[in-house]
Amino acid sequence: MTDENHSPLDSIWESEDPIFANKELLDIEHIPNEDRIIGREDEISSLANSIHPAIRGGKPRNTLIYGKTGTGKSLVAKHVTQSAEEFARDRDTKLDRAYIDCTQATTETQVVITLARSFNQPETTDITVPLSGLSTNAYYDRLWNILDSLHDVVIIILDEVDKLQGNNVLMQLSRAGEAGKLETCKVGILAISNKISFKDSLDERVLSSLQEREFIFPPYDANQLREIMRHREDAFREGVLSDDVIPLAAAFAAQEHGDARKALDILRNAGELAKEDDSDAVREDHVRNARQKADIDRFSKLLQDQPTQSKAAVYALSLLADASDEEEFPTRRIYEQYERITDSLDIDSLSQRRMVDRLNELAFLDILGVTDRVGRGRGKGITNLYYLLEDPTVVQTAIESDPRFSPAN
Ligand SMILES: Nc1ncnc2c1ncn2[C@@H]1O[C@H](COP(=O)(O)OP(=O)(O)OP(=O)(O)O)[C@@H](O)[C@H]1O
Repeated sequence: MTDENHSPLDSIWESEDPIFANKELLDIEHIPNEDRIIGREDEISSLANSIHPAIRGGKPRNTLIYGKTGTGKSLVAKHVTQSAEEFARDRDTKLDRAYIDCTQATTETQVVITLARSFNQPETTDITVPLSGLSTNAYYDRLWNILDSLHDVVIIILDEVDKLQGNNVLMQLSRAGEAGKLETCKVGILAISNKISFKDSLDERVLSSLQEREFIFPPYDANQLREIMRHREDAFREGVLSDDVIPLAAAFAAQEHGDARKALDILRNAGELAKEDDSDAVREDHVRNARQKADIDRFSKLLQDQPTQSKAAVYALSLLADASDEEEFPTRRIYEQYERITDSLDIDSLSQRRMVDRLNELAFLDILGVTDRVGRGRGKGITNLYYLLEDPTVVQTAIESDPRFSPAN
């Protein structure tokens, strides 16, 4: 072979990743197999018992699952339903399942379309489900027809169910059998939420149909977080993880509230930082920097679709939090700071009322926190107090990545 056959890129193509051997094991979407799921034996068997009748075509019990972020709710729900589907297949039960992320499909129609398309096999049913153009009722009719013609039983996972607009879709799905919409197919719902207060927003009839079983997933402790990470250690090349990396990442994630997603994010980011440094090992300082990077990434993602006005309101709150020992601030003080920001950015200011609407939307999306309304002295009416859920530096770095807010402006 002559030199002409060599490209300068060859050395890049030939090189191997010095840090990761199987990086996908640390991807958030990755569903680990059973031996990598740690500390959720009780939750797995409780949920399995709850949907057990489905294996023989009976109606699974509708189940509500609560717990803070990263406590394995989605993972356990996906794992148990996948296992049920496989077991049922061997017993000739036509069991199918669908997973809906209610932050993506928030309206009743979007949910029904997604379900109908997910359960349909158009070549068998001859039913089409267009992405738009039909009334919500027409979509429901197609969904019921699809279910009765193809499946004995279906399990629907509604993740982040508190983000759904209105109760109607929950009502329809949880009572489809009783209401005579379905002739043969049985439907079970697994509704997942981070908010226990979600129940307060439900119509009593919907709540009683949905809540046939209810589980709360507790946070992980540092030992469990360590084990979860140890069971993904093979994401890295042998010997590149220094001994203190996993314990430190576990300690950071345990400080939050025992969030496994946070732990795995920190571990993945620490590996990426080590790679960027051309380091041959992942060390403690990579973990420390990764922690902040993971917080900023998460927060930037939450903010990415927010309008500038809403970002200005969060920014105002972060400047207040940075400059004082207090944590919670009334709307009046946030508004004063907000006006200073909109002035300096040369953008229109919303009225205080409209800004408060934005703050409340942000609180609903868990971008910031709001305390219950409190009386502020006699005759002063009541006001909300808002607080950050993240460190002010994290909030500011995330917002300043939007060029409009960068300090140079
Ligand atoms: N017990 C566990 N064993 C192994 N990995 C876990 C465990 N619990 C969670 N994880 C991992 O942590 C990440 C977050 O888990 P999951 O999405 O199930 O959390 P969640 O409780 O549904 O959080 P959210 O409410 O934010 O959706 C996933 O990558 C998952 O694989």
